[in-house]
Formats: sequence, structure tokens, C-alpha cells
Amino acid sequence: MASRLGVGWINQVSRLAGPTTAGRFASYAVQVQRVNALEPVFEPLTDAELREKANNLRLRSRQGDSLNVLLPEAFALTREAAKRTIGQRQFDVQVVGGVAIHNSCIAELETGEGKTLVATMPAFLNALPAKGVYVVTVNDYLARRDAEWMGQVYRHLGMTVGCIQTGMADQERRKAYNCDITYGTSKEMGFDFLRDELKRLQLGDTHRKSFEQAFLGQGNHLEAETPVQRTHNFAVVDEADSILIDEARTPLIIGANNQPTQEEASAYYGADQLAATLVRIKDYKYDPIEKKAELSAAGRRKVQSRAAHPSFVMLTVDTLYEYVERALRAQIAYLRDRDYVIHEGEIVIVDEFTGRMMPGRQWQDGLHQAIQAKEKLEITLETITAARVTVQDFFKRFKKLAGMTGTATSDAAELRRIYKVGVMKIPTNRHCARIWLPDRVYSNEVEKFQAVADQIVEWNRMGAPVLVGTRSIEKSEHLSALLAEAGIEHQVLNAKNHEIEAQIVAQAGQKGRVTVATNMAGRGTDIKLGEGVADLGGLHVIGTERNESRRIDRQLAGRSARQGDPGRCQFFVCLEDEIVESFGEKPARRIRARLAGRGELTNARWRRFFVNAQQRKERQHFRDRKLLMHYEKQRAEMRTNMGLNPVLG
Ligand SMILES: Nc1ncnc2c1ncn2[C@@H]1O[C@H](COP(=O)(O)OP(=O)(O)OP(=O)(O)O)[C@@H](O)[C@H]1O
Repeated sequence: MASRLGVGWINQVSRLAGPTTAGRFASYAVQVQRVNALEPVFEPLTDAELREKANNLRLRSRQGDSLNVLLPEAFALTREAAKRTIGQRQFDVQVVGGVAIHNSCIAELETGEGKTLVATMPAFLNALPAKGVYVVTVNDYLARRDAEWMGQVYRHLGMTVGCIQTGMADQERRKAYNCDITYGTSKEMGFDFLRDELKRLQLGDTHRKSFEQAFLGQGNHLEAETPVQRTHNFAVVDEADSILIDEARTPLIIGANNQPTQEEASAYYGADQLAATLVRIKDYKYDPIEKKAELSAAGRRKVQSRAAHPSFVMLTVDTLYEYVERALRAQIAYLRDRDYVIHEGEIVIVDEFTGRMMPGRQWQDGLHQAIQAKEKLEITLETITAARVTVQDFFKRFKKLAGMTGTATSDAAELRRIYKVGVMKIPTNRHCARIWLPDRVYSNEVEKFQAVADQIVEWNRMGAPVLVGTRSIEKSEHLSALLAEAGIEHQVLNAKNHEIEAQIVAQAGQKGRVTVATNMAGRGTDIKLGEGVADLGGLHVIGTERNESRRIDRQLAGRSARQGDPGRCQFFVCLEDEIVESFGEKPARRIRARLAGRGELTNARWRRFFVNAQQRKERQHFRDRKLLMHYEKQRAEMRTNMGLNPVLG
């Protein structure tokens, strides 16, 4: 088969990426030509012969042949196996993406361009030396789906494939990690790493005693003594921006049980009640950017006057201030059904970026307990840290790291600096036909949601499918009520019923469908257009708020116009949106008051206003990540200097 990668294509890339990347592309293009040249050689082979070839590659890699030399054959074999098993042939641009990943890059492929399939080639190649390859995804569902779907390709070539899922026993985990290729989430893999560190400690580290007191002594036990993971060889991180950037703001922590005393629990409940009596501005000020409350002199006096209450017997006045400020923060900044849900009497954090529930995660420094008090739940655990690692430090352990995403260019500098990976933009296989309609800006939320509902009605009348992304479960439900009023049949998808989300979202491209979802729909779900929908302009996506990062917006938009399909996308925003507070609470209040009830704000400067607000938020998150890394580095250095394991305690 003739090469499909011509000079014109490389020129297209140069325009896209600038001269430096274009040079790299030219060398990758040579590899693609080699892969293509092998296609007619492998096509006539039987399945057994194909596997024989794969075994031969393994042997050569173990005998010392470099992976760069084996690349064309390994990629061509994977492509042949994909054709035979799942009926898909990696496009040339996907092969370029695969080469980029092999070369420690984050391959930026537009949403819907088939990242799942791209990963098969570098994963197979890097699995040849039998040191393990981890393919990291954002949730269990995608890990399972990809391991099953792409597993057919690897198995066809004699490779073993494992998949890590929440709740798995150690034995199964160990088996999955011992496979040639292992799929799983960063969270599961990160926690397995931490648990392994604890096990190593249990196996004879000098800190055994204190660890046993802190962790095992509280009724905990480690299921098996031997670690489950093997060496950290190569990780391919899917949705790399989400995992390496968004998730990097919270470290993974294994807490050791430290049941609160009755006095501590009463202090949380008491502080919650006391906080509810305080008046904003007069008794405290609240900084929405830092999400922090600070008592004023009047507030402190009020709190002091209650210090003798039996709930606070064990607290000094200063500590009581902290309890109350924390309770205020829990009441103001953390909303039920947006930031967390209550599931079987427990607080389950909802990931602000993906809308997914994150069972097992806890807010730190007493905030989790303050929220439990606010919700009148049992104050369960005040955890002390047994082991912790940041997402950054976990992934930096891998000898080689790479990934793929739809949206990383904007964070290329951070990715390069922290993880030492480059970002390479890969052109689309077919022209992307997405139409971005200009944002619609309103003065308040009532007007905004009414306008969203009206727009849905209009598109629904045409028969076009509409997918709406909201920032919280509460807002999904509000919109759902408006749609019900307008007589529009629709599906609501939120973090509460995420088990069936994939099936529902997959159907969102059918004629006349209206699907309302929280941000979770913005990740990983593939939406195929129903019959006749392409003629109606494809899937229409509506965002009901600008998210805290442009990338999340683009992921939501990326549910439409996949693989060259047509599609539209429009965002509706209003001055009551939380993002406006990135300018500060007072300016936000002023502007809201000044323009109250003005309806739609059509001047283009309002659209720019929201772009600015989002950029401020992005900068703030960037600062948070930097601060966390600085703190973690200091902590690790301190522990190392003291001769302690930097990960534990
Ligand atoms: N080479 C190919 N031939 C045919 N179909 C393909 C090919 N590559 C990908 N696809 C199809 O394109 C669709 C999108 O693939 P996939 O979900 O992997 O995209 P993605 O890039 O991960 O999207 P997102 O960024 O939205 O997660 C899937 O239905 C997949 O089967």
C-alpha cells in the first residue's frame, strides 16, 4: 500500500505547530511511512503468523534491540491486529500520535479523533521488554471499557491485559499489574502505590512501630504483605490534562483511623451552630477566591462570649476561632449536590471538573468534619496521614511518561517543566466541522436558564439532538423542571446516577434527544449521530456556565462534531455565575447590582469579560498547584534529611 503521508500533510502540520515541531514531525512522518510500507507485508499473514511475528519482536527486544528500531514492525502489527479484531485501522495521523507518545510526548488529538486506539501502538511497543505498561484513564468505567475493547487487539498479538477497578482484592490487583498492559485510573494506581509503600514498611522498615500504632492499631489491616505493583516503567495517561493538571491540586492521601473524641465531635457541631448565627461583613469577611472566612473583631467577640459553652471545653479561644472559620467555609463555599453528595450517610466528594463522585476522598484539615457537622451527619474520621503522594510525584516515578488529550497546548509549559513531557498537536484525520456560536450573556440566572430552555425548544423542534452541560446536579434539576414545563422530553444525567451515564450519553446523538448532564458528560463518552442527524447540523451542545478552565469547556464542546461529523456548540453565561467572583466578591456584587434585570447583554465586551474571568481562575489554580508542589517538596526534603521515607507519615 502506498504511503498516505505526503509532503502537503507535513506542511499543514508546520503551519499548525511552528517550525520546531514541524522538524520533529518530519522525522515522525518517516516512521509512519515505514509502518505503512509494512502493511502489504502483514496483510496476507494468518493470525498465527502474526502472533509469531509479535513473539519474535519480544525476543528481539529482550536481546537488546532498541524500541525505536522495532517501532515500525510493532506499530504495523498492532494496526493489522486492530483491523482484524475491532475492524478499525489506525489513520496515519493516529500513527503520528502513537510515535509522539512513544517519544514521551502528550499527543494532543482533537476530541473524538480516537485516542483510545492511538494508545494501542505505543503500549504494545513498550510492552515488548515485559516491564509493564500502564494506561491511565480518568474513571473505572473508561478503564474497563478500554481494557475490554483494546484488549482484543493486544491479545491477538499474544499480550496479556489487566484492568484495575475500585474495590478489587490485592490478589486480583497483583495479577492485573503483572500483565503486559494494565488499564486503571490514576487514583487507583496512586493509592496502590501508597499501599505498597506501607506494605514495604510493614515488611521490616525501621518505622514499623510508629506505623503500627498509627495505622494498624486502629483496627486496620493490610490485606496482603507483598506489594501489588511492579516497577514504574511506562505510563500512558489518557486525558492527560485532567489527570496531570486538574487532579494535581489534591494529593492522594491514605489516612490512618483516628476516631474523634466526643469533645472533638461536639466542637464541630457547636462551631457549625455558632457560625450560622454570624452575619457576613459585620462578623466576618469571606474571600471567594481563597475560599476562606475570617472573623472580624465583632465576630471574635461574639465567638469569645460563647467559649464557655460545654461544646468547646477542650478548645483554646484561638482554636475556637479556627473551628468557627472552618464552619463558615463549609457553609458558604461547599454546596451539597454540587461539591458533594450524601450517600448512605456519608459525604462523597464530587469532582468539580468531571462531576464524578470520588468515594474515599476526604477534604483535609478538618473541613470534611465541618461539612459533616453542617449536614448533621456523624463525625466519623479525623484522619491522620499514613502515606501521601502528589499526582506529580507519582507520575514522575515512571521511567517514561507520555499521554494524550484533546486539550493540552495551553498547559504545555507546565507539563514540560513538571513532568518533562512535550506536547505535540496532531492534526485531525478529517476537517473538524464544529461551529462555535458566540456566547450569550445574561444579567441573572433566571434569564439565562430561560434562554437555555428556549434555545433547546427551538433546536428540538428542528429534530436536532441537544446535549446540555451544567455545573451542578442542582442546576441540572432546575433546567429539567423548565424543560418539563415546556413539554420537552429529556434525560437528566448527574453524579447521582453515574452507573448508567455511559449508555445514556451514547444515545445523546439520536434525533430529537435532549440530554442534560453535569460536567461528567464532557469526558470520554463517544456520541454517534443517529440517522438523518448530520443533515440537521449534528449534535448541538449547550454549556450553561463557563467552567474554571477553558479545557473543560472544550471537552464538553468536543462531544459534538466528532470524526468529521457536523456539530454546534454554544455557551450561555450570566453575571451570577460563580466564575465572576474571580474578580473578587465586592466587584462581583457591584456589577450584579448595577446590571440587575437587564436581560441579555449583547455587547461583545461582556463576552470578553467572561474570558478574563476564566483566565483569572486558571491562573489561580496554577498558583495553587505550584504552592502544593513547593510545600510537598519541602516536606519530602525534611523527611529525607531526617532519614525517613518521604512518602509515609
Ligand atoms: N481509525 C479509526 N477508524 C474508525 N473509527 C475510529 C478510528 N479511530 C477512532 N474511531 C472511532 O472514533 C470514535 C471516537 O474515539 P474515542 O472515543 O477513542 O475518541 P477520543 O479521542 O478519546 O475522544 P474524547 O477526547 O472525546 O475522549 C470512536 O467511536 C472510535 O471507534
